[in-house]
Amino acid sequence: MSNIQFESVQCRLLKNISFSIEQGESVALMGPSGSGKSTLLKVAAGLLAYKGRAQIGGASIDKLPRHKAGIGYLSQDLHLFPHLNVENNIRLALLFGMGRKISCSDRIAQSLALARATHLAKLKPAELSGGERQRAALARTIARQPNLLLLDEPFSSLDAVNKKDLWFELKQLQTAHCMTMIVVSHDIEEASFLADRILYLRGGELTVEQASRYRNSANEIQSLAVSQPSNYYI
Ligand SMILES: Nc1ncnc2c1ncn2[C@@H]1O[C@H](COP(=O)(O)OP(=O)(O)OP(=O)(O)O)[C@@H](O)[C@H]1O
Repeated sequence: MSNIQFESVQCRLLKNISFSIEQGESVALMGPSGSGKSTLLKVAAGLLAYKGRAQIGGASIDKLPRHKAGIGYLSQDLHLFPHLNVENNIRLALLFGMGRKISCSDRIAQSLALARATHLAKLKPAELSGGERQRAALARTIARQPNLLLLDEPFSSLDAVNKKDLWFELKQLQTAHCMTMIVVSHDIEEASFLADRILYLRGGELTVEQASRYRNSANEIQSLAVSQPSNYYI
């Protein structure tokens, strides 16, 4: 996948939003409640009609179903099927995304491990806590190994310890697979940890852009994660 470009995007309150993201780059969207962060993510996920253009590597994706463009989206609502256990939620997503029967057991196991959710595999969503549901849904999203990962406040229900562990896992996954990522967050520490660049929205407009504190500093991130007590499970 090449760079991703949004040009003059208008949707609901969003006014002429333009920005581009390089392949493998991670961008955080921040801004006050109601500023349009989730709306912008839904536009990127192809869930809302919009004016303007979205392109990957110069080719329009405006009319392309986003799973065919290698885009994975995790909404705040999670959308886990209540009658399926976690493993089968992931299996279903893989079968739908790949459009054919694939051997998905390895992928399921790997994504569950990355999201620290292996022990949840046989449980149904109603049997999980809010944070466990987030981890299950994250596992389902990364199982499809998307090229562009869109995450809307993915760790909001997690306690500080589990949250920091998952930041580290996600950052490792994203850099190892050169995955492009847009993450909505209200937490400057999370945004700085996960993203190379932070875009601020206010009233549907992009107002400020700043380099993340840890941009291009994998070593610093690693030492930060290692120094956190979060690496020890409680
Ligand atoms: N389905 C909808 N139809 C019309 N307007 C909507 C709809 N969903 C959200 N909005 C409005 O769009 C605006 C932006 O909402 P959005 O969810 O993008 O904000 P946000 O920055 O993600 O907020 P938060 O940080 O609280 O999640 C809000 O004023 C909201 O009321």
